[in-house]
Amino acid sequence: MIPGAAEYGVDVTIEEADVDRLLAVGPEDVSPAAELSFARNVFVPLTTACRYTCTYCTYFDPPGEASLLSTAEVREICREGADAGCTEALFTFGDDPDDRYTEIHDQLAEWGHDSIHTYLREVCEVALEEGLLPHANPGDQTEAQMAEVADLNASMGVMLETTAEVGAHAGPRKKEPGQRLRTIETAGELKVPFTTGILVGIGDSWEDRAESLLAIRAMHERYDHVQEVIVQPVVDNERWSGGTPDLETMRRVTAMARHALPEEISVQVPPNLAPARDLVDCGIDDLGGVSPITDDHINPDYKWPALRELEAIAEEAGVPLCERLPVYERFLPTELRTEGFDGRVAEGDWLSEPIRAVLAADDAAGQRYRSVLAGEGY
Ligand SMILES: O=c1nc2n(C[C@H](O)[C@H](O)[C@H](O)CO)c3cc(O)ccc3cc-2c(=O)[nH]1
Ligand SMILES: C[C@H]1O[C@@H](n2cnc3c(N)ncnc32)[C@H](O)[C@@H]1O
Ligand code: MET
Ligand code: SF4
Repeated sequence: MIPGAAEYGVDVTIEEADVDRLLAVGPEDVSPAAELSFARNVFVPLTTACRYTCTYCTYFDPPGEASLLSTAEVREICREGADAGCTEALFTFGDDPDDRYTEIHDQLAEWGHDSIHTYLREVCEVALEEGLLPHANPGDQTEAQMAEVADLNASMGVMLETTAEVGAHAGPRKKEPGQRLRTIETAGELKVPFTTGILVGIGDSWEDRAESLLAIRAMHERYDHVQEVIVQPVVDNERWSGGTPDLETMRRVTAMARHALPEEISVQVPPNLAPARDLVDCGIDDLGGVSPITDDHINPDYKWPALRELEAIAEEAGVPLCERLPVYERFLPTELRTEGFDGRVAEGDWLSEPIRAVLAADDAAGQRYRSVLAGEGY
């Protein structure tokens, strides 16, 4: 039983036999992808306040020291990003700051907000005005919180991390697998194209990795909403000295992800944290969001590779490198999908009116989105 699943009303049972089968999978059991994709983004660290204290994370600041970006600051980051050809505003920030963060709540109140989610809605509007498609990862969300912002996001995400209870998530307020899975399920119910993933090396066993991937697959089978799964190695920083998974571990777990997940889900590794060039033959087909402008604020010591390094990885693998949008093509309405698209289309309406409108608009941003879709991205 996955910890917290019953408490959060998540009904997933992972069969031991499925776990055992997946444990037998290695790089020799998967085929390399036919192309490698990436998105151009700016990273917008809306607040460094966080209700949790994951022991591997240097991102959060303690109460009394946390910061909150103003709409003017968000606009500036987005404008620079749009000027540099980005298509995505990645809003990734501390998980729903609790009441200990009086400085954050006071500032939000002054700006007319009683939660980070209503404020997120306002800054998503700013991003759209500046010509970027929002992809928000605010951590765990209730249905009401996600519904507050869903129609202004092209896609959203949260890392499952792992289905196991691990020491790295200890403490009085902690990430719980059941609540993460509940968030992933809520995205399915609300028809939000979704990114999730596993964090490897935080005390997770091989069985836990297999179970985590199978739990993501189970959610996707129910809602068809998962667009990509990130296989992310934990990396050392000022708060975490537990080490990073070795190459053999990354190769095996990446192959397990590729094998466990249906073809329409991309398998992504972040090229600043993982040895991407040695994982192409294990089935990765995406290099995630990379930024020509901003740091990876979660792991600021790990610099984004330049575009030419991504090109070198693709060239070495003998596959084309393609720019993509933060929402994958199978979720787009027919009129926006490219003629040659041969993947499995996700049935139903996945994009709100505001997002469809910016994708179809005749302004510079709309033209840029459509040129990325047409494969003329770069
Ligand atoms: O720059 C980063 N981007 C992260 N991304 C963004 C990702 O690279 C792109 O935004 C997506 O591929 C959408 O285009 C995440 C997105 C999620 O929804 C969930 C988790 C992550 C994790 C990271 C991350 O640690 N660093
Ligand atoms: C946005 C995502 O960043 C990841 N994250 C947080 N800290 C680290 C670290 N030290 N190494 C790698 N990934 C990390 C978590 O998986 C979170 O969900
Ligand atoms: N705090 C959120 C989470 O861990 C967002 C990513 S970490 C900054 O899910
Ligand atoms: S990983 Fe996210 S939830 Fe965990 S402490 Fe960092 S900001 Fe908070």
